[in-house]
Amino acid sequence: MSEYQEHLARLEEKQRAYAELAEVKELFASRGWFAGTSGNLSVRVGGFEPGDFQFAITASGKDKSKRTAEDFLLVDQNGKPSEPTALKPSAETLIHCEIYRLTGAGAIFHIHSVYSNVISEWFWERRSVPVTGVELIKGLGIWEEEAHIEIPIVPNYADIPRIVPEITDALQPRLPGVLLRKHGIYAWGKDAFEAKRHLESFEFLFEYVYRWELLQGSRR
Ligand SMILES: CSCCC(=O)C(=O)COP(=O)(O)O
Ligand SMILES: [Zn+2]
Repeated sequence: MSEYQEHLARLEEKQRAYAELAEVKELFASRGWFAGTSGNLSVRVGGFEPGDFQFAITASGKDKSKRTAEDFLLVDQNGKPSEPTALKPSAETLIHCEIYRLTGAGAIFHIHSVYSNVISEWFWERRSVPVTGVELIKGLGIWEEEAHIEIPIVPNYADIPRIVPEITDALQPRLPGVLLRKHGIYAWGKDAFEAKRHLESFEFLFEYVYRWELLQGSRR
C-alpha cells in the first residue's frame, strides 16, 4: 500500500468511527443519558496489536445532545491527541485508556443515569450489585441457567487518575462493565454494537434491581 493509500485508509477509518459515535451519541441523548454534558463515548481505531492503537473519543464538556463538527477527536493509547486540535478529550479519557489496555475492547460507552447512581450507593458497602437469574444477563454475553453476577462498584474521585487503579483491581473478565459510585456506568464490547447492547443490558438490570429493592422494602 502506498503512503497515500494508507493515509486514505486511515481517514476512512476515522470517519467510520466518528459516524458510529455520532449515531450512538444521538440515540443515548434522546434517552436522557447525557444530562448536563455528562457521559463520554469512544471507539477504537486502527491497529489491534497491544500498544498500537488510537481511539476516537468525545470532546470534553460538550452538550452531547447536539451534533457539531467538533464532537470527537483522535487520541493515542495514553490519551493524548494524536492530531493537532483545539479540542480537549474527555476528562475521563484515562479510564478509557485503562479499559482498552485491560480488555482489548473495540468500544467503550459511559453514561450517567439515575438508576446507576442510586444503585451504586445502595450496594456501596458490598462493592458490587448482585443480580441472579434475570433474563437480560444474557445481554451481557452470559448464558448460564440462573446466572449470578456481581457488578463491581469502584469509588469515585474528582482526580480521575485515582480512579484508574480501582478499575484495574475491580474488573472481572466475564463482565463488560463497571459502576462508579454515585457517578455512572462504563460498559464496553468488541465493537460499538456490542458495547451498546452491554450498556443497555446493565441499565435494564439497574432499573430492575432498583424497583425490586423498592418493592421488597414496601413489603416489610
Ligand atoms: C458534567 S458531568 C462531570 C464529568 C463527567 O463525569 C463526564 O462523564 C463528562 O465529562 P467529559 O469531560 O467527558 O465531558
Ligand atoms: Zn462521567
